[in-house]
Amino acid sequence: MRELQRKIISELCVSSDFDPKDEIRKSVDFMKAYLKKHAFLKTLVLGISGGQDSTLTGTLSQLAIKELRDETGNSEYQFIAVRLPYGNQADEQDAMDAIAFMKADKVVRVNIKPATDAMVESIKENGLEVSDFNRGNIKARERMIAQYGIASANKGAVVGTDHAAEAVTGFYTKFGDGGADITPLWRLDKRQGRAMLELLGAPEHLYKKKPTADLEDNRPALPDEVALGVTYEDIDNYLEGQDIDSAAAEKIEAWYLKTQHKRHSPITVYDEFWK
Ligand SMILES: NC(=O)c1ccc[n+]([C@@H]2O[C@H](COP(=O)([O-])OP(=O)(O)OC[C@H]3O[C@@H](n4cnc5c(N)ncnc54)[C@H](O)[C@@H]3O)[C@@H](O)[C@H]2O)c1
Ligand SMILES: Nc1ncnc2c1ncn2[C@@H]1O[C@H](COP(=O)(O)O)[C@@H](O)[C@H]1O
Ligand SMILES: O=P(O)(O)OP(=O)(O)O
Ligand SMILES: [Mg+2]
Repeated sequence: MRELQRKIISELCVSSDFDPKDEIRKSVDFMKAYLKKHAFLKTLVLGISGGQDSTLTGTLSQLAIKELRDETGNSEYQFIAVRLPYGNQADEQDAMDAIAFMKADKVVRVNIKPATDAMVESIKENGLEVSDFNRGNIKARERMIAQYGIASANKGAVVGTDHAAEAVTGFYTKFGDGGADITPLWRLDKRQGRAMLELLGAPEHLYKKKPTADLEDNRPALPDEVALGVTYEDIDNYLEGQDIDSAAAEKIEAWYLKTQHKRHSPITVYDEFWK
């Protein structure tokens, strides 16, 4: 195994010894324990895009909340699924299928287009260019702002969907979808998440869907694998300690090194990782 590969696997706590049933239980119990320990928190809040990761994370969140309600008799516990389209979303039906599957207690909808467009215009008033890519990241941050607003109004915590196969390449917007309070998928790769959704009985079209951040207007539904230049099959194999094509391994490692700053709190004079 490559030296950096071993370090990454250890840092991201990925295991190739995987049982979907055990991992579902581990994630659900983790969220329950966290909410029990922090008695103020009664709500889990999560954006549902219609993709694999939010379908899985939402299903696990709803399971945790239902078990908490049943075990404590406290009906205040709730899961809020949040729809956050930028105007009209092409795959809206997938998002609604996901919400129906997880049987979310409550659905809140916030159109992020007015806030995103207003922010872009205010920046442009200073004579600055805002590229389509940059606007994509602003969309992701507006989604974060909406979820924190909803959490704050509901004694809530924001759930994040980050997992090892995204974390290794830093394929998320810093303080956008990367901004969350609790990340129950952290440690899992993409195929492990897919296996969990299959075991949970999710509709096949949701866990077989091509992963996309769908942030850019000019390249709608751009597959992550195209943006990254590497497949999730290769990323998963790499994270599970297998030998993969060296060009693919080098690409993964280049993304990992370039995005190190995202996996740390804001850098201080005491940090050494970047040196
Ligand atoms: N496919 C799509 O539709 C799409 C669109 C937008 C973004 N994305 C993906 O989302 C991710 C987010 O993009 P991004 O990483 O360009 O934006 P980001 O906003 O997440 O991170 C970039 C910001 O991080 C900070 N930064 C950069 N290097 C730093 C360093 N070495 N130390 C400290 N801070 C540093 C800067 O503030 C910079 O603006 C990427 O993986 C991108 O490919 C995908
Ligand atoms: N359109 C969306 N509505 C609600 N929530 C969304 C939407 N797009 C993204 N999200 C949230 O962000 C994460 C990350 O998405 P990626 O596809 O990995 O970029 C997603 O899991 C949702 O929670
Ligand atoms: O985060 P999601 O739910 O949008 O899943 P994916 O990353 O597979 O698009
Ligand atoms: Mg997506």
